[in-house]
Amino acid sequence: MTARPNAVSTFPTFPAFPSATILGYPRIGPRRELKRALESYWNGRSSRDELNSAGRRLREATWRRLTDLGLAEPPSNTFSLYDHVLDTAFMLDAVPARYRAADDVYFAMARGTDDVAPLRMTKWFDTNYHYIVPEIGPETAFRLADDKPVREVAEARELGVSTRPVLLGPVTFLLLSQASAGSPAGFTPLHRLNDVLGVYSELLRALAAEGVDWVQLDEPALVADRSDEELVAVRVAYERLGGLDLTERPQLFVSSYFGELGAALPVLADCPVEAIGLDLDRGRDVLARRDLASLAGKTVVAGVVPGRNIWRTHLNDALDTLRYLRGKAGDVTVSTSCSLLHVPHDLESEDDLDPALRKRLAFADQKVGEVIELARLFAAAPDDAVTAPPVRQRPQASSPDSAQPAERSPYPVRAVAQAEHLRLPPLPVTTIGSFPQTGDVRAARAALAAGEISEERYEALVKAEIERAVRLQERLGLDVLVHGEPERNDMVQYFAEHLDGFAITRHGWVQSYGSRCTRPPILHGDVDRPAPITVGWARYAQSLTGKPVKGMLTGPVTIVAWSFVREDRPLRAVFDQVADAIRAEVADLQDAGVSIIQVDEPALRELLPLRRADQAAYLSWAVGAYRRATSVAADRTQIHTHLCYSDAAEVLTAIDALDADVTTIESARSNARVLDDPAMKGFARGLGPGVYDIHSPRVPAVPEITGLAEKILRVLPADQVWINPDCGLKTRTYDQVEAALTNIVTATAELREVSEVLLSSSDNCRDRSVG
Ligand code: MET
Ligand SMILES: [Zn+2]
Repeated sequence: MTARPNAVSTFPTFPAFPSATILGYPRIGPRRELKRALESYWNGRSSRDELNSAGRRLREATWRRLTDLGLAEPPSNTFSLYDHVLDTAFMLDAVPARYRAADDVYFAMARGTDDVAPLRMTKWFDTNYHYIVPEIGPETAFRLADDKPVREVAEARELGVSTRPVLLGPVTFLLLSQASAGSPAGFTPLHRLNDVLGVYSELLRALAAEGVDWVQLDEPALVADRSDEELVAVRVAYERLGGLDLTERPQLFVSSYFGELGAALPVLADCPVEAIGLDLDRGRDVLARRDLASLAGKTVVAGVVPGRNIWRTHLNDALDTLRYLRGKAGDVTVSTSCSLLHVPHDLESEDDLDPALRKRLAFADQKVGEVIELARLFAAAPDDAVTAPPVRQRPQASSPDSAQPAERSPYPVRAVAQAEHLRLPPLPVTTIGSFPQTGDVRAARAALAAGEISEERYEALVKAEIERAVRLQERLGLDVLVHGEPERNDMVQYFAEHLDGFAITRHGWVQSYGSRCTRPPILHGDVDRPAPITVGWARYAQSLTGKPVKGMLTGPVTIVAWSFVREDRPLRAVFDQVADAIRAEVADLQDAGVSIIQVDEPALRELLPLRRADQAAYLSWAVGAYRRATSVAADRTQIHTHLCYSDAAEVLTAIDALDADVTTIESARSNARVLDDPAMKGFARGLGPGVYDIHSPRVPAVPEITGLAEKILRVLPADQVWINPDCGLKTRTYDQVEAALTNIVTATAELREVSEVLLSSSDNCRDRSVG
């Protein structure tokens, strides 16, 4: 190991790190300009050149805005046309062969073409941002195929702005990649570290030649549990990159975020990198570490302004943290805890928010103001040292836990009550909730908001949509119907709009993936349900048919996960408040005669802590909230839940603990891979693994559906199996939906015939087990 003296102290002529910075900035544009530009290019309404110009304008606007706000040396290369992990793969030429012939290779990887499916997409750590998963194999020929980071530096310089380019760190890049199909057993992308480091070295040289002082290497993967082998990779990477002569490379700032560095801290501290970034919001435990002093030779970029929420920073707490760190590190500068990618652009555009709430908020631009203000305050009182790790004012200890309501009867008892009450055929066919959202409904909603149509007119239009969906399901012969959710703009926002304690923003968009953005509601106060929300629509839908229509609610965990949540109460207490509001809705639906109620939890896994040690506690609160919301259901009321976006197998124990009578999960999209997990066999309640991938316009043919269903029937007893799509049908057209559901019903009829024997025998089993 070639321990190298710290560059900053040895070569004091190298420029110091700016006293205030941010790790990244939203890229979608204050009015979602990037979304419009992308969609126009994808629809063939504009050229790639026009798209590139739109990107350039957005970058220019960002650098000008940040400079105007007073931020010196803002970051560059935080912009992306789709995703920064994809950019990195593209830059390294990690392009699987099947995409090389595409007209636009970059977007072929992101979105697929007529001939090839896109690369897989998955969640970026515990955020609601999704990245494209690179495929790396022994055959991947890495080279510096694109110099986007260098170009952006030059582009900013032309505007008179010098920037700090941000790169995805090589270790995190490889840890987030998957082995390409056909890689030998035991191969992992990390085995290619040395080759990747060769390209990073070349890139660092190019950046140095461009006059870059500092480069930021993002390594968020280091805050999750890491094996010894992975920690060795960290050491190898930063020994090698840091080992380049300082005339050949910029100074290195390795930023960690979304948690605490754990075992990676001493490794990084020992490497010849000049600055290390700490997340002092979620990774605050680092302050209590004895080995904090190992950072003495480095610049610590202190992430004291939280980048994941929209609350104003408590400046005194942050200052105490900075002052405490000063005694431990070579130099301390002020930063956000992570990129501001996860918050909306600017609070100034929100005219409608209650002024009292507004005062508590800070969006990206306000957070930039906070880092600058903190740097000023910090510089103004340099000798005011804090000697003990400061304790942040934490949420009040929760008011004594409100009692957990009584549980439902055991599942076997409920199953019998429900079978008698519902009298469903074997392999019941259902859907997940939403039907195609037509342009008409969206237009009507906009018109209602603008005061152009009356409430009555809007209600009539929504009812017509409900009737259309119900009639179609009846005609096609589905067994459990849905009302189609035409009244909902979004499954979380709709509830937030009808509950007390939430505020909705006008422009608070946050990128979810590519051109997709969400506008998370702000959960700022005590949550309460002033009046029933869904009961009127449910009653109307049920009045149209003799078949059961499912009541459709969003679960407490998903509502919390997809909102910005108050931090002045413990998360657990917030979960319970939301759960109580949903519980009231479940009770009212049941009283209105609804016999099946679905409480969706697609985001169950979203907030799962990155470190295993913290996961059990979270899951127990999440599960507790779900059960609190649903346990008001009588035995004969069938509770469904639905999950998507993540391998259900990963959280199977938690799903099981939700104790829903029926769980529908995404499965067709991954060719029912979820069923390969041995744990699936032990699943003891109703399960509907999707047989129709709703993410694509493709209509699955009958044999394809029977094939998937047969796979399901090999894993689970037939009397537990439901037949349904992967997720809601909102983004599909009525033509596609009609064709797909027709095939699903036909396939199910075939299966019912062949599995008759199976069914009668498993019925017997169940009867026996209930006694
Ligand atoms: C992201 S899960 C969506 C569930 C919802 N009930 C729907 O069908 O749209
Ligand atoms: Zn779903």
